[in-house]
Formats: sequence, structure tokens, C-alpha cells
Amino acid sequence: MTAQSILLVDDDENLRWVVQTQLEDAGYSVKTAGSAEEALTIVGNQPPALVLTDLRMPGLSGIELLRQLRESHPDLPVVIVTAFGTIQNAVEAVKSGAYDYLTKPIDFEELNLLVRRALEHSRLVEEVRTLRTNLDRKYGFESIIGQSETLLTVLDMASRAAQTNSTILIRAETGTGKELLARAIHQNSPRKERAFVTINCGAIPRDLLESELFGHVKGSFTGAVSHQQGKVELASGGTLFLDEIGELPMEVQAKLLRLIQQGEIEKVGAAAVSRVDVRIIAATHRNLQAMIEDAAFREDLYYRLAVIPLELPPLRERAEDIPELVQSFFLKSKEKVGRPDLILPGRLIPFFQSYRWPGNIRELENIVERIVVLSRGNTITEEDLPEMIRKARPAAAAVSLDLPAQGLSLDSVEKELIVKALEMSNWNQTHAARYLDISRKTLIYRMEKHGIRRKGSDAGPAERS
Ligand SMILES: Nc1ncnc2c1ncn2[C@@H]1O[C@H](COP(=O)(O)OP(=O)(O)OP(=O)(O)O)[C@@H](O)[C@H]1O
Repeated sequence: MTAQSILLVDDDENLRWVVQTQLEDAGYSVKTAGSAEEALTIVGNQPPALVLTDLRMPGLSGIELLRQLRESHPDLPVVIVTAFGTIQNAVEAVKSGAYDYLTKPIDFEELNLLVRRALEHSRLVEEVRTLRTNLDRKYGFESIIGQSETLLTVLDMASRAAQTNSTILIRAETGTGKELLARAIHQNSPRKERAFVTINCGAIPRDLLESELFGHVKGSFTGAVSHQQGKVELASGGTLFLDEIGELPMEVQAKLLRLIQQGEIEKVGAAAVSRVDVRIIAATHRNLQAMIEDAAFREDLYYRLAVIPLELPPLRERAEDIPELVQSFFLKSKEKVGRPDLILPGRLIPFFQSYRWPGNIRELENIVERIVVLSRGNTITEEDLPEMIRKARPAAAAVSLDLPAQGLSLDSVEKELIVKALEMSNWNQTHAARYLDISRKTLIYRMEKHGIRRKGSDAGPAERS
């Protein structure tokens, strides 16, 4: 059935015919059923956009049909048609989830209006669902690219913590995806319908930070010309993401502690406190424990924040995630810049894997875009890579080799190198071969030669990756 199809359920054949004609004249495609049982079969085969059903029928009643449809097709709108004497039942049906009801004899203008309204409503429900799915894809855990074990461990902890209200402290270098992770946690929490508010404690002048966080009342300081809500209040019912928490001045730390412990805030210049319900996720690239020793961070606040500590690994420690990240940013940049035919050959990926990425994923994202914008031909070449990346490849080969005086076996060194490369690539042969700058076939040949196989794996060395 098309989106605008209606299923009409009534045991009165004459009435079915009249209503069907009316609805078809109005442009809908209509199927009919003489009983609830028949209706259930039709819906099971091809769900319509709307069900219009009588209440009293032999066999299953309209209410029972409604109940079963609620379970199997919760978004399918059901409109009840009822005889005047049974309005009370129709009201009950609406309470049980029917979209609305009509009384017999049917006023066809009213019928048309109601059908249009019900279909519009279900279109909106569908649209919101699509929007929400897109939002999940954009901000949920799905948006975080990477399969490395270190990353997956963090994501596993994060997804479990997301369901709770516990405070989370994310520690990681700059550009590793702290905010992305915080958003994903919010998006997977019961608070997802409410606000996600970010404040970068390092980016706001120290003397304005308190008012920015907690708000102020008019006249509380020069420039406070009106009352202003703080970020904490804006995040009410939702999540507050405090980035660069290590930059929070001591006096503001005390106020934050009060918010976490008692759920109370005091606006700058206000006489009374107010209560707020927020979930706090904090992040920092600094070592807060060292700051505690230097008396620059409150120990009690630290323990309140780090109920769930999460550590995002820097990109250089998860080189196996780099190919997928490069690929994803490459596709995104091609689209953004309007160069859909551009090709990035796989043999260039090891360059990206050998560079140390001090700015982590943000740096990688920006560099890929730069390459896409500046590359001359349709295929990216080594010359199109920024100099520091081109240089990275030889640097990676500069393994420090302390050769033992008594000599060594070249074979066992080769074996050890191959095992290390495989372990680093999480036993993905394609990635390991790329890292060693050999073909996958050569890698498999050498794995066979040295009898290398993954511990706990029954498959032979040439297992596919
Ligand atoms: N695993 C990932 N998958 C896809 N994109 C990522 C990933 N991690 C980070 N990014 C992207 O990298 C950029 C930087 O991420 P984000 O702002 O979350 O990092 P951050 O650690 O909060 O940075 P800062 O320390 O500067 O606050 C963003 O564009 C983000 O979308």
C-alpha cells in the first residue's frame, strides 16, 4: 500500500462501501476488512498509513484490534468509528492509544478532516524519528570512528556510564575527541531530549567565568546590566560539559563542588541559592593529580568529578584507526570541497600512520582537508602530502637498533618484527602489511615461513583479515 492508504474495518458491508467510495473520491487508496481478524492479516502483510475501525464486530472487537495493533505497529494511527450509544467505549479507546473517534452516522466532512489530521500526525512522527536517527548517527557513539582495542574499551565504559547520572571525567590530549565522546554519552543517556551545554573553562577570562557558569543578577558588577542565566541553568535537566576543567580558578571550584554535592547554585550577586539538576561531564588534557599536589586543584572536587574516569588514547597509540579515519575525512572533504573524483591511493596511508599527530584527530581532519583542497591532479601523490607527513615515513623506519655484540639471527628478528606489526594492527593483515611496506601476499608468505599465528586462533597463518 502507498503512504496514503487506509484500511477500513467494519462488519456492515453497506457502510464499508459508502465510506470507501467517499475516501477514494478524496484521493486515498482504500482496503476493507469485514472483521478484526481479517484486518490483522492485511496489516501484517502490508501496513496501511491509517486504520479506521468499527468498535462492535463479531469475533474480535475494535478495542481488541486496537490493542493488538498498538503492540505490533505502535505508530500506526487508529481512528475508531462508533455508534452514538457507545461513545464511552470510544473515549476508552482513545485513552488506550486510538488517535481519535468518529460517531455514526458519519459526517463525511468530519471524516475527511480527521483522516487528513491523523495522516499528517503520523508523517510528523516519522519525520521526527528520521531526524532523531540522523542525530544519533551524528552525535551518538556511531559518530566515533575507530576499532582499536583501547578506543573500544573506553566506548564500552562510556556507553554503560551513559545510562546513569554519575559524573564523568575524560582525560586526553587535545583533539582526541573529548567533546565528541561527551556528546555521545549525552545522546545515549535518559537526558538526550534536554540540552547539552558546553563551556570551555580555558577560553573565558577568569573573572567572567563564575558569572558565565552560574549567571548573575542585574547590577551585581559593572556591566551586569540585566539578569543573566548561567550555563548551568541552561543545561537544566540535561548535560553540562566542562571542557578544560583544569583551568577553573580555585574559588569557582568551590562553587562547582557545591553544585555536584548539593545540586545548588548561587548566582553572582544573588541573595538566595537555587536548585538545578544537571549531569556533569568534565574533560582535561592536564594531570589533575599533579595539580592537586601543587595545590592548584581541589582534591575533593577531583574525586567528585572522577566517579567514572575515561582516558581517550592519543592517535599515535591507535595507528590502526588511522586508515578508517583518513578515509572518512577524505570522503567528507571531497564532498565539502566539491571534488568527488579525487582518489587517495592506499599506498599513501602508511605515511599517515607514521606521523605522530601531536594535534591528534583534529589535526588529521584538517590535514586531509588541506590535501583535498590543494592537490593538483585527480590522484593524490606523495608530493601532495604536507612535508611533515612525507618526512614521517623515513622517521618511522629509523627503529633504534642496539645490535648485540654476540650476533643475532636475522630470521628471528624478522619474525619478531612481523609479530609486533601484527599486534600493533590488531592482527589485521592488510594494515600490518601496509605498515611494513610489503604486499599482503608477502606478509602471508612470511607468516607461513615463520609459523606465525595469532594466539588462541585455530586458523592458519594465511587467515583472512
Ligand atoms: N574517533 C573520531 N571519529 C571521528 N571524528 C573524530 C573522532 N575523534 C575526534 N573527531 C573529530 O576531531 C575533531 C576534534 O574533536 P573534539 O573537539 O571532540 O576533540 P577535543 O578532544 O574535545 O578537543 P580539545 O582538546 O581541543 O577540546 C572534531 O571535528 C571531531 O569531530
